[in-house]
Amino acid sequence: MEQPGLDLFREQWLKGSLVQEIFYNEENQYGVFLMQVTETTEELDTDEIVVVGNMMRPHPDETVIVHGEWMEHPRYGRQYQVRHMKKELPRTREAVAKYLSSGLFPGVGKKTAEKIVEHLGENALEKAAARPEVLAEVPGVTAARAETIADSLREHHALEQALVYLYQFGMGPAIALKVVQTYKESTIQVVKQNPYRMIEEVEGVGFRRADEIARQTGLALDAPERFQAAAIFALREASLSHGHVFVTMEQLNAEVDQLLHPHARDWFPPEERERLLDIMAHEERLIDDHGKLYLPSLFFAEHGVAMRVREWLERPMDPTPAKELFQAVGEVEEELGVAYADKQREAMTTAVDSPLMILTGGPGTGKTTVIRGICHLFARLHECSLDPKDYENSEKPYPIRLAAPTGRAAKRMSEATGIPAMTIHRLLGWKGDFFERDQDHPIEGSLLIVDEVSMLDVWLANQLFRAVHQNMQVILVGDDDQLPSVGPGKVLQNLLEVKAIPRVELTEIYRQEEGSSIIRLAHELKRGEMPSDLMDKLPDRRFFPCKRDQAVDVILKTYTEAVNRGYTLFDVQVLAPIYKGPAGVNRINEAIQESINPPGEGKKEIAWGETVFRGGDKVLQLVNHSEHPVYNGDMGMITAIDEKASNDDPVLWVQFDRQEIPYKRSQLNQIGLAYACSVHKAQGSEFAIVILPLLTAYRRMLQRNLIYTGVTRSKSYLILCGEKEALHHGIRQKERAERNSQLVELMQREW
Ligand SMILES: Nc1ncnc2c1ncn2[C@@H]1O[C@H](COP(=O)(O)OP(=O)(O)OP(=O)(O)O)[C@@H](O)[C@H]1O
Repeated sequence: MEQPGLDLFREQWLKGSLVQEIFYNEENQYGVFLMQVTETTEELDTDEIVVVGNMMRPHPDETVIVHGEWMEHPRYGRQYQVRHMKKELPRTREAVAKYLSSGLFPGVGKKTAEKIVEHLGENALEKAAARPEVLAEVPGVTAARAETIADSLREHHALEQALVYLYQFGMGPAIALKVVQTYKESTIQVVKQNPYRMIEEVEGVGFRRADEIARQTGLALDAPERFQAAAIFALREASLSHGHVFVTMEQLNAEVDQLLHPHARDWFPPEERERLLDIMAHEERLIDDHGKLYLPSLFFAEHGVAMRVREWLERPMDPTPAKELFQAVGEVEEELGVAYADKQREAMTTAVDSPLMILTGGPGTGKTTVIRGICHLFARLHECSLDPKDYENSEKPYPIRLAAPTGRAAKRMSEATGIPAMTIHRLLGWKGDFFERDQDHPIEGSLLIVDEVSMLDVWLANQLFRAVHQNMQVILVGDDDQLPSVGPGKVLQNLLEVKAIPRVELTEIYRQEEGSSIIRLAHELKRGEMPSDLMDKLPDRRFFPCKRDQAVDVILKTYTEAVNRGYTLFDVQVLAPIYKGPAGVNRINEAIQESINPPGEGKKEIAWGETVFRGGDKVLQLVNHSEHPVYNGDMGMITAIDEKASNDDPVLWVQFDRQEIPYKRSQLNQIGLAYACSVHKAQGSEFAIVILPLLTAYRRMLQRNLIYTGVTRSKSYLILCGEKEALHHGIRQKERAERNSQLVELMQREW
């Protein structure tokens, strides 16, 4: 049998057309199709085969050649896993006409297509691509139309070629498609000239992959682009993986040396490095602030935050007369039925008289109680109502804005204070790729209170602070002993280092009065002390010793017991420090799902990568949704699945607190199972019962602030399981890796 045009790897192939689309995800180009096979290297007993894999969506009239291998799917049986796909231009007159009128070419209908073939013969496509003017000779085809058809043909051809080009570097189809989507017809040219561009422009391409391609395209090992790419990659890694806002020249050089190993110093001696970094600074790809190297967005964010803070510190404010303040606090105490402690009262009175104040304290010290007090004191002093109804048909905005980084924290804030609260993203009018609120369209209101500020990275802090208008007062609330922000910077910690910023730290624990040993444990762990009653059976806390291999069973047993006792799936949360491995988040999720929500007759499910989502599953939103007010960290339950829905329609619905949100197939990567999640994802949330495995297998991740954050997520009951040594090891890991930032100096710098 004649080999089709492409046989890159002398592998098996099938040729034919993909006659029916069973499933296709636009986002990652993963598809399942029914293929009508016309030729193949294989022995087949049927000519209809199911093919799956990442591929450009073909048209049913196109002939394709797929390369790959057979696999046995546990549920769907024998399928062909596509490694590469190549489209082939049709060759017979009939096929060419059909192809031309298939809808791929704007404005070409059946009649025109037939006329083109009649005129140019079965090689019409090749002829037209090479010389569009021949098309214009066909009656009824204008010169402009001829040009469009030729352009489309060339484009299809170019994309095809580009994919084949990328495959030869061993690039997988999913990434190759992303590259082609980014550079379109210029793919080959871009990749040949400077493969390193992909690092900055295509998500998922790192330095090593780009460098590998550069080697194969023959780019010199000492090419300037190579050093510059390594430098940018090192900068991005430093901020995204290590939380640095800038890197020093020394750090950059060390990172770059590693990336360019083994002869980095010979290829790029110091003066050449300096010259190349200068060029990059000139091109604004980085900012060199006296040897501190920044990604531009981080430089501007850090300066933005510092500038705002300085402005707030310089804003004059007349203090409320002491007598009036004293009286108002007394009235608030009476109104809310709380006798505030001296420190709490100090926090309230400082807050109403400062343009900026920070309120810190561990769990149960009364931060939320004080926030509520501040709102009522503020309303009393400014004679404004806190009833949202009074603002419904009024020009006047609601005076106090409460916000937190996650939906759950915002909800908790609103429940505890009785005042509307929302996520920072919602407050700032997040539109998926930009914020509506900025210095020209600031947040309305007179007082802004932000909770869980330890989660704010320097980018979001800047977005938030710049949207605060001149007369708005700002109160930042947080617990500095918790995990730092996922993104770069250590904003809360830095703000606390600036002594000029008014702050009140609450240290006295109130919830303990209610008999909570969890809070006591949290405070002990915070001081690095091993609790003496760790193994005791306490009314709100247990420790079940177990080894790694037993951990999932112990967790599962505890989880099901809690559910059997009437706790909802949302009351119980497993928190683990890592995703992978035999006791990681993923494995725990699978085990709990299998036990709590197994497959059943009439229960619908849909597979997404390695995860199966089933009706009734508890899921977690992993990123901020671009269309709906659902945010990173929000949890909901799958209410419906329509596995037959087309790509443009929702396949799955999740009920969150306030609303039910539909997800298309391409959006399924935004959610994950949530019976277990990472401690980082649970920041800003609280649960009645937390199950926290502590194993020496997690050693690398176990740190005092991670354990502290995990423990403080539990409101009523804490179940620790695992190895005592793991806890002992973890709480001694205190020093969080340093994060470079100049925020403190910038905030303190004189005008
Ligand atoms: N002055 C007070 N007198 C009596 N009880 C208080 C006082 N302050 C706080 N509490 C009580 O202590 C408990 C914890 O307070 P609150 O929830 O405000 O603390 P928190 O710092 O926000 O804690 P967490 O971050 O754990 O939610 C609540 O039950 C609250 O009613």
